Amino acid sequence: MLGAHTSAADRRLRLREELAGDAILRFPGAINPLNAQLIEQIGFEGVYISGGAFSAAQGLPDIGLTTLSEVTEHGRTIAGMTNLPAFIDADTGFGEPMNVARTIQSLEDAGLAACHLEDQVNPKRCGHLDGKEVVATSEMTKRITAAAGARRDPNFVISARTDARAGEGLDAAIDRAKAYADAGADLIFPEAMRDLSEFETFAKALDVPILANMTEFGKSELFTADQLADAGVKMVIYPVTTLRLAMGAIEDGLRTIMADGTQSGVVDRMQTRARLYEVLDYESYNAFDENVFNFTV
Ligand SMILES: C[C@](O)(C(=O)O)[C@H](CC(=O)O)C(=O)O
Ligand SMILES: [Mg+2]
Repeated sequence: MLGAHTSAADRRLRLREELAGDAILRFPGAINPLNAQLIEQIGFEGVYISGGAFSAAQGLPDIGLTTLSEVTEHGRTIAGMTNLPAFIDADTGFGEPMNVARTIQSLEDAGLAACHLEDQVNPKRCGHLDGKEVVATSEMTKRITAAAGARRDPNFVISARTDARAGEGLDAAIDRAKAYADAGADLIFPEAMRDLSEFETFAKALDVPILANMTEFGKSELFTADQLADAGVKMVIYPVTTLRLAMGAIEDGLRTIMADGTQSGVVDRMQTRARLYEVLDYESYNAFDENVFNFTV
């Protein structure tokens, strides 16, 4: 109850240990703290906090319009309500290398365990769209060096994302990733790989672990966690999956009310009140005050 019972430092240590282990780590996107609690209860290794899902939830496209303060506060509310490590999307780092340093400290203070920084220019766009542009390798290594030097907790994981596959090809993307790892990145996020063999080639070429982005309606096929693990991938994110599931269901429900004049036709697809209270661990709040949970649902 009342959120995480582990410290942020413990969650970061746990992520470091798991990254060094054998199993692939599965991080579904959490759109809010309740969602993170469900991800934890179902048994995943961590939660991902998507920039695309966060901007969409604000009614905005994913083009770098959200600010460091907004993203930090969003990350804080989620990271504070789960015992899992929370991995946040820091886009291009919110400015120049010095801003990137401040970004890392801000995210660390908010209890996050990891973040990724990408090598796109501003304004950035979703990594699975055409027409992306990247900054020079030297510009991105400055972002990574600044990030790595700014953290106070050495266990905070810095992931470098390269969006270069689309415009420069696989080999160039691998060269960039190597330079980013040399600059201090702990994990590499090769964006928009075309097939499994590209993940495999990437993983083999690098000494640091790699991450796979299994976003829907993008450039990558949706591989299973086992397929990715066999290709040498260490972590998989399902960044916008929960938002898309929820929005699909919300739209159907709203159209049902509009058509039928009632939501009764979709009630059996809803999370029940009892299930919600179970996820929230409502009952345990009774330990503090027995009048809090003295009813049945
Ligand atoms: C991972 C990602 O950066 C995100 O913001 O979740 C997006 C996901 C998406 O738009 O599908 C991305 O650029 O891949
Ligand atoms: Mg993003």
